[in-house]
Amino acid sequence: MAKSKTTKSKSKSKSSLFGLNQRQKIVLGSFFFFVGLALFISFLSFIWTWQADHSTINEVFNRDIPSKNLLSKFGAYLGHFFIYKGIGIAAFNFSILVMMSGLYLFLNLKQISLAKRWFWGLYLMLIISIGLGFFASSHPVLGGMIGYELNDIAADFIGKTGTILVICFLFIIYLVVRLKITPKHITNLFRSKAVAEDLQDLKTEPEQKDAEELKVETNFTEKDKTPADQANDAEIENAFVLNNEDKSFDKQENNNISNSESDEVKMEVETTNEDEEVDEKSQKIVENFGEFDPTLELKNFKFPSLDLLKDYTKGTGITINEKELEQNKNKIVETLNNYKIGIAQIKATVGPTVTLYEIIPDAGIRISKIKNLEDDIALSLSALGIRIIAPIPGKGTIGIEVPSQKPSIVSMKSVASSSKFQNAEMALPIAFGKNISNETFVVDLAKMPHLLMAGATGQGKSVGLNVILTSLLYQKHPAEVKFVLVDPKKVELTLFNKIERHYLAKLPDTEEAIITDNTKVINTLNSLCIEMDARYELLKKAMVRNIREYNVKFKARKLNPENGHRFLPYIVLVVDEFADLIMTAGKEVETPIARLAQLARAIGIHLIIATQRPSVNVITGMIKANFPARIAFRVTSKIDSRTILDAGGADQLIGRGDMLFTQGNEVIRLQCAFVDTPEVEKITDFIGSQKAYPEAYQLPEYVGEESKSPLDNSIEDRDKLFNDAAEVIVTAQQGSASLLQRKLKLGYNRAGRIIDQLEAAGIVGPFEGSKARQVLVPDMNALNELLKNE
Ligand SMILES: Nc1ncnc2c1ncn2[C@@H]1O[C@H](COP(=O)(O)OP(=O)(O)OP(=O)(O)O)[C@@H](O)[C@H]1O
Repeated sequence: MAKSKTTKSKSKSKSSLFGLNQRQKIVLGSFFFFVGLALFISFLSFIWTWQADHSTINEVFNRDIPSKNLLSKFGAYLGHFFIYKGIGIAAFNFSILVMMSGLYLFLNLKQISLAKRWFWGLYLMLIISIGLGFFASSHPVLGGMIGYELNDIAADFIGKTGTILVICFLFIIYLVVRLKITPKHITNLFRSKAVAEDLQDLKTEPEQKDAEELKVETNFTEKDKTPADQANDAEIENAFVLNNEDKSFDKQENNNISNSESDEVKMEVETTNEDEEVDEKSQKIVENFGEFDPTLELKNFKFPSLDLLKDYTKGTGITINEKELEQNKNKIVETLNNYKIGIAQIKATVGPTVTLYEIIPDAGIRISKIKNLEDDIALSLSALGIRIIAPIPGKGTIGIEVPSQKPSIVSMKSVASSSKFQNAEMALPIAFGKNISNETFVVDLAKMPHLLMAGATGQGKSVGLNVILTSLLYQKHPAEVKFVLVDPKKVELTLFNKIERHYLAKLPDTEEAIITDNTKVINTLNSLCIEMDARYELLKKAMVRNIREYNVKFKARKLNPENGHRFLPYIVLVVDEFADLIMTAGKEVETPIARLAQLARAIGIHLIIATQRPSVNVITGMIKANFPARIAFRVTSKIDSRTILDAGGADQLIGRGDMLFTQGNEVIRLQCAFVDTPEVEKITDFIGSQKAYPEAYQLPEYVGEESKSPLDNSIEDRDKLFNDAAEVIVTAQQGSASLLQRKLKLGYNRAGRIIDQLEAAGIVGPFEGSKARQVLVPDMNALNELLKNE
């Protein structure tokens, strides 16, 4: 399986033909190129020599009979086969296609566009062959035998007229679909030509006439002129002016006409041209360079192999304890009988930690009656964690889940190696664990689109978070997903520090990517909101509805990076202890989280929030409403279960990764996969040891709330480093708090305060969201002047 993963990672990074490596491609490419060239030369030579070689063509192996073809017998035979017996001179196209295939392989270009070229190349060959077979049937070399025969057959069935119609139709298909030539193109072409000619005429006409009139004028001199002449002159002059005006009017009119004509036309031409140009441009770039590959910067990145994970089941899988099954069955039947509930049928499904007994009660028994016996059945089975599902949705049976005496661990290895996970075509696939029927349960985080996770301490939350992160590490390249990790407990997620420059995102100028400080969480959440707004803006510009469409368009090189477009990785925000955050920061955290949860699904930001205390003041209505997907590990009370799932049941779980998952409607019982810290460490070590990006993914800068507080303009209260800070800002002409943090080695809050004071002093402009503030003082002289005059 490990192998399959590595091959998968390889195939992800390369679009390889039958798995050929670069060298093999060059050799094969050269081979095809020369074969194509040989064919071309043979065909060319065949045109002149075929008559001479024709009578001896069957004597290929007779060395005494020479051949006139440049490639001798071989060439003559190929020419005979492809041109005479085949498709006529259209065979040249074949040799060109073979050469081109060689070049594609040699230069390692995308094979998809090659396939397209072949398709249309063969299509064109067919049309040419049939066309020439029809119009030049007396020259067999032109249309070839195939062209001739096809025409013959066509003539028999649809007659000559029908054949012409078919040829024309096939030709039009080629023009429209392949060459994208439409009648509109042609009329536009003629019109623009006509307009150009008109303009040219207009340009040359007045020049010629002016010259003629000048000639006339020079024949008269002022002296010779009588008053009548002068009057005449004036007339002539007027006429001349008028003439000129006329002409200029004409010209204007002509221009107007041509303009209005071309306006109409141009508008159409321009829009169609522009669109097609962009399309054609992007198509050309894609043809030449292939699609944009976001993984290119880390193209040698290797996904971790599954060997890094431990196999807790040691290949044995779950063991079925027949005795236990029988005992439980008897107890269930007995207990129900005690309450006069007869059972028509009973069936057991053995899961990794829980066995599901499905019963069909006798006719006329009320379901609620069984449901009410939950505690009694639990008592009689003397087992924790009995859950009764009455009825099982979509099945018409009643389920009683009974924990096994010897639960088996579901290893991360077993779920990660399952074909369900390996072949998952999901944006953010997560292999959570196994369901009651022992099937691997894989879901797409992108579809959830946010996840709320709760469970009392020690019931498997942290393991669950690790399972989610590990799943993504096994499936997604660092270019495709970034994590923002919030870990107030400071210990749970530290291991992921090693992959900071691969997979983590952080605020600019912060040291640690994993956020352990609650005040920084607020900035990060707000920064994510800014990122969200920026991404929405990009989506709007690209005229797409979600990140998937956006990235597809970007990969197809239809979005220009010069216009701010970039490949957008998914961002997964993980908050390990949400209760702690809400307690300390309250609304400041709740508002951006709710905003992200409401809006971020389309732009690829997904939240995972875990808490030990699923009480209503932590999981507020606003949070709950925006987190349809929820996971409950074992909780201590029914109320907690209701808070998290809107249903009971989580209080009856057995712990150690036993969990309930809901995505809005059905509640599914799952055994969470188990991944231990050493395993996660191995994976992060493996990834961390590989080439990384120069830095972690940068989130947009967010300047804290304090910048919005009333400006403090008193000079005495200014920071000691106020003047130094002003100097730094004015010299760099960049009003950012992070610049001060770096240059003056200040903490975030102090730098923010100084920026406020600089704003109050009129040195920098007001807060502008993600952008740096404007610096209002142009140079040091102006600054000194300003400070002196204060
Ligand atoms: N899926 C699982 N399969 C088997 N055992 C598990 C599983 N998940 C957790 N456990 C066991 O439960 C213990 C506690 O798990 P975990 O640390 O995830 O709990 P937690 O809910 O995060 O606790 P806390 O909130 O105190 O950090 C683990 O050390 C492990 O022994």
